[in-house]
Amino acid sequence: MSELTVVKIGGNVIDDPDKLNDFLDAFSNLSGKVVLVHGGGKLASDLSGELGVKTKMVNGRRITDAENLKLVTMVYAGLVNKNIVASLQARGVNAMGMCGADQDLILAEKRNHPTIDFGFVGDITKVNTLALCKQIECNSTLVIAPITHDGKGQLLNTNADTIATEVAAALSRFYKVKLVYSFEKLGVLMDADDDSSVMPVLNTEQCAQMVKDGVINTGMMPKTENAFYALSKGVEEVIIGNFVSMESNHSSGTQIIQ
Ligand SMILES: Nc1ncnc2c1ncn2[C@@H]1O[C@H](COP(=O)(O)OP(=O)(O)O)[C@@H](O)[C@H]1O
Ligand SMILES: CC(=O)N[C@@H](CCC(=O)OP(=O)(O)O)C(=O)O
Repeated sequence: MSELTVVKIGGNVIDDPDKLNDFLDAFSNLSGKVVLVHGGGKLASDLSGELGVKTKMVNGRRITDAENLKLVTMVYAGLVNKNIVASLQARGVNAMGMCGADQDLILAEKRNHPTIDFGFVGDITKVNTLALCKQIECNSTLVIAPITHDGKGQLLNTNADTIATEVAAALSRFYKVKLVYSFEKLGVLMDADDDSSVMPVLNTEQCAQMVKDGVINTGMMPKTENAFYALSKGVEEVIIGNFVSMESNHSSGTQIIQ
């Protein structure tokens, strides 16, 4: 099996031009097959504020009414995705930007929660592995935005960590996949106030205890959940860390183990 790296970048990096440039420099130097999944939640929230569109997050997920759906589609599948693609082209990387509706890449169903109406939030039901592999084997660097569809014409908003997880899991049938959730810190911290307290490895028991103690909270909760799920689905290696520091050998991030 050949090796493939899936990298996910989130809103805090996307929203900072210097951090994004550093990330894209490091990403474009990667050799071998690569897929990039991006979020953009921070930019969407900032724009919502400017436009007077109300935003509410529950369990790390955006309550996505019709107005929010229009906005996140424009931000994720438009502005952010196309900017990243253009920036990669400028670095000599033949990038191809897609969302889940393109080539029926990622099917999802509208979340049906017993007590919370999440609106147009999509839970992934199927990843079109064949379409992904075709693009990868044509040497395109896929850049995937966190917008999915239900196959009946409805676009849906899906968490970008979840997209990266499901894409990495699906590709694990055909490649030895390394999945990196890249964010602004160097890894999972033992002490939120001490950026140097990076855990070299994290297992399920440690994670459960840290969640119980409140040391792992907010955005790190869905990220660690996704990371363990990815391992259970056959992803070879899962890292939560800072991709730029990892590539410049300053850090190895937090390796997720069972
Ligand atoms: N133990 C922890 N270690 C590191 N970060 C943590 C921890 N607990 C909570 N966090 C928070 O999780 C955030 C990362 O999640 P999120 O904001 O969703 O990132 P992104 O949008 O980049 O995916 C960090 O910015 C940090 O504030
Ligand atoms: C359903 C849901 O919550 N979708 C996310 C998708 C973007 C995302 O995940 O962005 P980050 O990776 O930058 O957080 C949202 O709208 O915030």
